[in-house]
Amino acid sequence: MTNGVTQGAAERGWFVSVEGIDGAGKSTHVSAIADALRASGQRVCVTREPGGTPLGEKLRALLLQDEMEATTELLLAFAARRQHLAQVIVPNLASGASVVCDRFTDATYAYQGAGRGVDWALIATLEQAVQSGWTLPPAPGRAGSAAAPLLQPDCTLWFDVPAQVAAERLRDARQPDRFEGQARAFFERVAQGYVRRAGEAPQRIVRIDADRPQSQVAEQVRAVLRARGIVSTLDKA
Ligand SMILES: Nc1ncnc2c1ncn2[C@@H]1O[C@H](COP(=O)(O)OP(=O)(O)O)[C@@H](O)[C@H]1O
Ligand SMILES: Cc1cn([C@H]2C[C@H](O)[C@@H](COP(=O)(O)OP(=O)(O)O)O2)c(=O)[nH]c1=O
Repeated sequence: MTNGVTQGAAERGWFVSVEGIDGAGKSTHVSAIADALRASGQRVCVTREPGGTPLGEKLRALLLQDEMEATTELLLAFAARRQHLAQVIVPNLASGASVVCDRFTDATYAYQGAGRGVDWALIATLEQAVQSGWTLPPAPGRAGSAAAPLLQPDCTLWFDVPAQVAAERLRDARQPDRFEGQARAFFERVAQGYVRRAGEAPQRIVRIDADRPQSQVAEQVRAVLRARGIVSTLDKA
């Protein structure tokens, strides 16, 4: 199936995702990432998974609250993702806006794959089906390159922190949801899932040492965005 995306710019916007175990500090930095892109002249859509659309937010509530079998969890995450791509991510990218997404498919590999034990190959099959079918203009600076068959973030900032540190951060921060209430061993598996994903996609996934004070984490993030050409080196943001 092809959903031709015709509206919009000669170049699409940047697609940046942010990943890591619960408590790694992702959400703390998402708005600063968006501000940095805006400061370099981009229109920015900030969104999240699971969620990002009215249907996706309903699926998010089910995922975070209702007990369910691991493959059901996987299918709901991908159902929300398909709707999110169709309704929000693809139209924004196609119109030239950049998208900053708090979690994307690496979270599915880490949580449902490594955390719950769902077959990695099944996740890859669903990823192929759900993240294809659109023809987008090339990413910024990549004019003339062939359209990627699989729609993926251009850059994934992986906030890497030991599970124990993340648990300490979350202890007083908020009421735990169904994932945040899992035992430490679950998050150690999830963290290993991210290590595996980073090894599988080393060009795309950039490790941020998130076991640092917030200002140092923010500086690492800015350095990656500049090095990748996602924000201008002239910006202080
Ligand atoms: N670098 C950091 N050092 C110490 N605490 C942090 C740091 N980054 C975030 N926090 C705190 O940790 C908690 C979880 O952060 P949050 O951004 O919500 O994590 P996530 O979105 O990855 O689950 C919050 O209370 C936040 O203020
Ligand atoms: C995107 C995604 C998230 N999740 C989980 C990870 C998180 O525990 C949870 C919600 O993500 P998150 O947005 O990090 O929640 P919060 O705002 O409370 O920090 O959903 C999956 O299990 N699979 C997925 O595919």
